[in-house]
Order: sequence, then C-alpha cells, then structure tokens
Amino acid sequence: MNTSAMSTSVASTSPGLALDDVSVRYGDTLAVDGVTIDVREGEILALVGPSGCGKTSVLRSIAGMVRPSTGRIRIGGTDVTSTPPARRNIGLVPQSYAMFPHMSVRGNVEYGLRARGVNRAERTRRTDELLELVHLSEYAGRRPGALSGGQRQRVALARALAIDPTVLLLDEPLSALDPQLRAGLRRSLSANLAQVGCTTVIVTHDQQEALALAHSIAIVRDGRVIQHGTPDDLWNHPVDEFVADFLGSGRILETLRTPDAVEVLGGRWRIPESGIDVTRVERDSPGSGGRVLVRRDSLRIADADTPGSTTARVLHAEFAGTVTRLRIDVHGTELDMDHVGPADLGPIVTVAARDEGIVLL
Ligand SMILES: Nc1ncnc2c1ncn2[C@@H]1O[C@H](COP(=O)(O)OP(=O)(O)OP(=O)(O)O)[C@@H](O)[C@H]1O
Repeated sequence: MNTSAMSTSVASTSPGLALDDVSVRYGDTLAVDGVTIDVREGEILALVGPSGCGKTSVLRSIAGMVRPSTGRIRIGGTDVTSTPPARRNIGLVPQSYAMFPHMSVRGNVEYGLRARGVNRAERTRRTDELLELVHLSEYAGRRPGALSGGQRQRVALARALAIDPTVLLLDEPLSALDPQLRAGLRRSLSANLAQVGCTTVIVTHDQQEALALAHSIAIVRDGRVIQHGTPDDLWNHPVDEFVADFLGSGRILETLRTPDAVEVLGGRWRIPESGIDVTRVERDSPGSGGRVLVRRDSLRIADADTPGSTTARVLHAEFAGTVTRLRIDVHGTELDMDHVGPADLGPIVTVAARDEGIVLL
C-alpha cells in the first residue's frame, strides 16, 4: 500500500471541494442522501461502494450534470451549486473515456483548449506537455481506435487535464482494462496524479484502487457516507463490518475483556494480550475495546500446545505464490488468513494470534 499518492501528504489546508448535505433524487429514487465531504486543495478522494450506492451521482452533481435536490457544492470556496457545468472548470474522465474516434490523440487532448479559444501555439505547447506526462508523445498522430485500453485511459487523463482543471473527476478510471494491465496503470495514474497535484475525486468499486490511489476514502452505502478517513484509518479502524468486509481488511468480532486476555467467539477462544494491538483504541470513546478486527495477517499456524491458540477447520486453501490464502472455520465463524508455507496443512489446524496481530477497536 506504499504508493506515491499515499506517501505524498497534502500540505494544503485550503478548501478544494466541499459538499454540504448534498442529496440527488431521480423521481422517486433518492440516489444520494445528505452527503457532506470536504476535500482539501490537492487532495485525492476516492468514493467507494457497491454498485448502485450513488457514487456516480455524487460525481455528476460535482460536475454539474445533475442538480442536487438539496445541499450546496463549493469549489475553491466558491458556491457552484447553480453554476453550469462548462463554467465549473472541471476535468472529467468518464468511465468509457468517450474519445472522439475521428480525431487524433493530439486532437482529442487539445479539444478543450480549442473550445476555449486558446491560440494555436499555446495549444501545441500544452498538448505536447501533457502527452509527455502520460508518455504518449509518439502516439500523437494516432486515432483512438488504434490504441490499447491503457493508452486510451492515458489520453482521456491528458484530455481532462488540458484545461488545467480546478477539480479532476475520474469515473472508474481502470475498470475498462484487463486485470493484468490494471496494476501497471494504477502505478502510472498514481504518479501522474501526484505530479499534477489537482484536487481529485475518483469513483471506484475496487477497494484496492482506492487504497492505492487516494489520500482519503469515503465509503458510500445507500447514498450515504458510512465512513470517511485516510486509507490507514479505514483499513485499521473500520466503523463496522460492512466497511471491514468491503475493504477486505478483515472480520470484526465482538469481545469480552478479562484482565489479561480478550475472549472472542462467545468465550470459546481466549486470546492473550500479547496477540492484541491496543494502540488504535480511542480510549475515551464509549464502547471501545468491545470489538476486535481479525485481518488476513492477524493469525499464524501454531503448534497444538501453543498458549492462547485454538483449533480451526480448513475450508479452503489457495496457493497464491508467496502465501497460501486460507479460509478457516473457527468455532462456527469463518475467517481468512494468509499462511506462509505449503498449502497441504490437513483438515484441522491450530491457529494463534501473531504478536499484536489482532486490532482492538
Ligand atoms: N438517470 C437516472 N434515473 C433514474 N435513476 C437513476 C439514474 N441514474 C442513477 N439512478 C439510480 O440511482 C442510484 C444510484 O446510481 P449511481 O449510478 O449513482 O450508483 P453507482 O454507485 O455509481 O453505481 P455503479 O457502481 O453501478 O455505477 C441507483 O439506484 C440507480 O438505479
């Protein structure tokens, strides 16, 4: 998860984009239900959630393609709720990339500048600069139909950046690409976004994309923001099972605390304190310490007589190169864990918490 976007902190405290209690309605459907989010200037926000949760509708309201039924939208501190799309200075990369097929790569990239009446010399300078940024200078004369999916994605990004947007919006930027291409494109997109430093909103249903690209993530469900925080916050401190499950960070278990251990699974597994990471507990918050997060990397296969261990049934073992991904049944609860070592473990294993491997919430 150590990507350029994450390692580049956002120094600015200036307002980039603010949504204040925004709702979007299509007839009887309430697609967005009172969303309030602040994005600082230069920050990359990922809107993540399952299909139909309202992500694209939030993006469309920012772009001005749909009018919120309630709430205000501010860009750089200015209220743009009633401003027409063309006057919001927004760069949009739509899901389909929406290239003009009859125009060359250069023609597509400089389209927005031409529409704004920018003179030819300046258009050429800016287009050259952007084609270089996305490593496509040598493809300037090609038509989009003669490009790979990844190259088209980069043209779409260059085109959106051409007008020097105040806010950049990316709708599922990598979803049209083959899985093998995505990791590479994610790295180049991350590098491009870090270099440009534009306030950015990325809509995605891919949690890996969000964790890798964004400075902050808003998890959306049923039109509402369930949790908004840094990737690290959300990964290590999900507010509920939905967030933990959606990000794939782990499983939340209710606990009973005793002086020197944490009991889970109705008291059937007593985990010694050495296995619990208590550093993230908000001590003053009522109810903290009542749940733990068991992640893929929280557990290890142990010897049968290991103190604080328990037995588990192996439901599924999948070799994944450096680790074997296990789905285990621990006293009736299914957990995922990564095991470094061979997959042929047999049907019953003993598992124990790694040192501070289980996070107390
Ligand atoms: N133009 C429209 N007219 C009526 N309902 C719409 C319209 N656009 C979206 N909706 C509905 O609004 C809800 C939110 O849709 P939206 O496209 O914002 O979700 P999403 O999270 O982006 O979904 P996906 O990930 O599948 O693209 C859905 O129930 C959808 O059916």
